[in-house]
Amino acid sequence: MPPVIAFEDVSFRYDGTWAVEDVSFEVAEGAFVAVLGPNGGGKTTLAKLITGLLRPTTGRVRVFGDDPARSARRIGYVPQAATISPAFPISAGDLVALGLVGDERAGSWIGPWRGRNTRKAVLEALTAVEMDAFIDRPIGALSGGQRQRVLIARALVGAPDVLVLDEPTASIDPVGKSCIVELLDRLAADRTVILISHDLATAVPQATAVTCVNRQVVYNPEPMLTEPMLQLIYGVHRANCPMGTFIHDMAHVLPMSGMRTPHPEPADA
Ligand SMILES: Nc1ncnc2c1ncn2[C@@H]1O[C@H](COP(=O)(O)OP(=O)(O)OP(=O)(O)O)[C@@H](O)[C@H]1O
Repeated sequence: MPPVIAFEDVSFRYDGTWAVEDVSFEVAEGAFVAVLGPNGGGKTTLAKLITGLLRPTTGRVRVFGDDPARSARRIGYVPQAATISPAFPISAGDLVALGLVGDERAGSWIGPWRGRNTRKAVLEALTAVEMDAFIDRPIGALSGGQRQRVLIARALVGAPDVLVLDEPTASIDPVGKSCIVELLDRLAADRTVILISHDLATAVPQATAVTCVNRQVVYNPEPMLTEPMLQLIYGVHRANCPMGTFIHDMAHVLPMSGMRTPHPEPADA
């Protein structure tokens, strides 16, 4: 079966800064990929290359065998800290409907979005994240965790085959996090998921593959952190270990090596 995502010798540079260099890997259909790495390592850049928001400086990215921009409708994206201002006067349903802009499956989007097709799609997406009761609620009247679910619904509304989430549990409390973990578990049943997370506990339970990003990329189609991965992201030497074991030992390994542990994002404004 051809890969869903393929990076071939990809490098990307912002002005003078190389964010990722010489990256090659392939993601199989149905994989749940945990993307780990330090701040500034290039994870968001990788996500934007997959979604076609950035184009490689050199090399080639293929999604479903095609240019990512041409596969855009098949990719749902939850951007990092998608902190849409709570003061912005828009309802949860309107925000989800924005995920259908330009999508002919919604029928004419211009004009009242409550056209039958659009409303049905919006309701389905909100139901998938258990937020259908909030369809008319202004986003300013939702909690941070609820808003995050609505943003996931916006990514889901076009029925994507690939879902790319950049730190979806940042600034969410432990109960909210476990709800999102459960939600991702359900969503992963019939699509490929790419989950960027500093929070190993969030990334672990469902991952079938792991990729570590720190300008270079080490990809493992098994949910196992290998020595080259640990070296790349933390600069520590460890034998290969399952991700769960790594988390268990993390508290001991990182202080001993003088490394920083991943830290939470700042609280939601
Ligand atoms: N728009 C930009 N212009 C210039 N440099 C950028 C831009 N966006 C990111 N960078 C730089 O590219 C590198 C990779 O950034 P990226 O956001 O991809 O990392 P990240 O792993 O997602 O980081 P974090 O975990 O902090 O979100 C960093 O050095 C960053 O400063």
